[in-house]
Amino acid sequence: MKADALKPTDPHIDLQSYETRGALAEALALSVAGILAGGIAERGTATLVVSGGSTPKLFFKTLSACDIDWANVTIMLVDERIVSPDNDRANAKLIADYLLQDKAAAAQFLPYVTDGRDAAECAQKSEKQLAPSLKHIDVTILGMGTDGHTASFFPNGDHLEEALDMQSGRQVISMLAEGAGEPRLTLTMPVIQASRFVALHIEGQEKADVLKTALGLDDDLTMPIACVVKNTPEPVKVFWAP
Ligand SMILES: O=C1O[C@H](COP(=O)(O)O)[C@@H](O)[C@H](O)[C@H]1O
Repeated sequence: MKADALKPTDPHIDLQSYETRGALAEALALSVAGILAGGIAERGTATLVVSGGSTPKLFFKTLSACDIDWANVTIMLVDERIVSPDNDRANAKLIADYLLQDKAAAAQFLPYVTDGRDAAECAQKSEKQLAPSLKHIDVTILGMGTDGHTASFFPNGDHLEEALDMQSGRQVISMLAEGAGEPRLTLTMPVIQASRFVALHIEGQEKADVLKTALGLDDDLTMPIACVVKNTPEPVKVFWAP
């Protein structure tokens, strides 16, 4: 299946397809920088929420070179592993190494709290720390794993239903799941849905196929990316390259 076959199958996505990962990184960085600059012009500050994993590295490097007023940008993560911030598997380390560089070194990064007694306490403390900045999110960039997870909405996760519940009143929740490795912390669905701009960044034919499969399933909890994409008010812009 070609990634373009995603387009006619689902009204919930707006496919932005690029020939190379470099071209995708340039286009995504340009869009994000433009929205952040617009937010700063409107309100004096802007908020960017990004995903971890390996996919965003080139996008982060490209975005970090964009000439916007980074001193007025707050950056947060969609999700995090409960490990120390300097652990190689910490998404916070990825942000430090790839995004808080170059011009973007002036941005403020708000991490999750990962040193609580247990996952529940980390979630509560993180919610308290992040809440004021979650009130207005200009941009959220989601990623997706080949199991169909996005954020830390993992198939069979212990708090999956609560994380997806639009009425839960929660902004940050902990997640334990077989496929997740370490316990995780994640923003919840209502927070993601409240973002002014939500995009999904995926690369490679395998992920295009996973997304198509997820959107075709009857039960959205099997591959939680489907739940997020189908419940976002506007079609989600899917940035894809082979
Ligand atoms: O575990 C995670 O994985 C996904 C996708 O990661 P990738 O390495 O396949 O790009 C990511 O979106 C999520 O934030 C991260 O915690």
